[in-house]
Amino acid sequence: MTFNDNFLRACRKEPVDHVPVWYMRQAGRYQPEYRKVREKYSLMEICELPEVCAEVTLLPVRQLNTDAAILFSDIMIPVKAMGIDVDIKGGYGPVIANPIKEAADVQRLRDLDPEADLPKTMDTIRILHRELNVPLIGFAGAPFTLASYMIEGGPSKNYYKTKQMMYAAPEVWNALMDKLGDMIITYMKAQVKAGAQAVQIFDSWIGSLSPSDYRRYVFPTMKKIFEALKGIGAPTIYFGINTGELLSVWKELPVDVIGVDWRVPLDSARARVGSDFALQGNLDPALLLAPWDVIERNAKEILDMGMAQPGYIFNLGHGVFPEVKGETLQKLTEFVHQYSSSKLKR
Ligand SMILES: Cc1c2[nH]c(c1CCC(=O)O)Cc1[nH]c(c(CCC(=O)O)c1C)Cc1[nH]c(c(CCC(=O)O)c1C)Cc1[nH]c(c(C)c1CCC(=O)O)C2
Repeated sequence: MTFNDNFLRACRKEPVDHVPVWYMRQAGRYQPEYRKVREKYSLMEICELPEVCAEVTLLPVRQLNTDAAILFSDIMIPVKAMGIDVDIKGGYGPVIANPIKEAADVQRLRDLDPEADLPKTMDTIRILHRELNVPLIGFAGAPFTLASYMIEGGPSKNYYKTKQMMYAAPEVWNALMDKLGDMIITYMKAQVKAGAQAVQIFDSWIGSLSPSDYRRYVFPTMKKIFEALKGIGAPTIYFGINTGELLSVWKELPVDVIGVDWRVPLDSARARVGSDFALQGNLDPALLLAPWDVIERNAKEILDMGMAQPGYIFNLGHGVFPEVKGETLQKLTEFVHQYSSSKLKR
């Protein structure tokens, strides 16, 4: 089978045959096959079994005909390897037994050696590189989002403890950002070396910061990360939720693709970041539970805006819910492919 590189071409703002599409959380509980695997293994156990992990990664690509695969893993897996005691509770999120409180906790964090610490993840990537006829997206959590779990001890509404460290102990915060930044650079380079062809940095909870706090406490680390990843030969994607006001700062980052949530129309996002970046997004995941005509109307509107310039990847504004039907995603993928290819031919 020929290799479908539409996703990589869109990341580089090159011409495409159709708008490429993939879905955040395309592998997950909405799939009966995934639930079946989960009856036998926990999420962490799946990540330790390369054959099973590769199969779970491949399943949505085959079922939905997406233009990219995303490695099945979790943002907390490398954090565990750094010495943080993490468990991941489905439907809730990561739970940490030994949250970070002070400088000594940060100093204790180990540097990540991906091949030695996460050999099963690397093996999974090597299997997928052989099996896939679409690009594999590797990923990591971004420093702020990872730090929020490591400091709060689990999911949070207000990030009080995280911000407390930022404001009251900036030297501890900066040391944590440095450690996480270095981990992410090392991990992304290793994933690309093993066969990942693009990398996405998930900063899901970054929208809780004001632009000025983002600039002061997070931006330097993000800049360092994307500068270090510039030459690795794989496009980089930066995604977060509630980032409308942060886009004016993000536009200074040397990243290739900006992931947009559903609150910011793609034409506004373009106006805010300029035309240097490819864009990815941004159907409200809640729409996947709406009647088909409503989904189609919204998808069309998004496609018309996205396709106004080269460099556009269709996705959701956040991950697929467990309540969504696989057939809906299948139909949506087909619609995006057909609508965009007919528009491109004209
Ligand atoms: C914040 C975050 C986490 N993990 C991740 C993020 C960033 C993206 C986002 O904002 O969604 C990233 C992630 N987590 C998972 C993937 C790979 C799967 C894929 O995208 O197809 C990816 C890319 C598996 C997972 N990670 C998790 C599941 C679901 C639960 C399970 O199978 O037990 C999956 C498939 C658990 C998890 N892990 C996390 C949470 C908050 C949860 C609970 C939410 C839920 O249950 O839906 C932390």
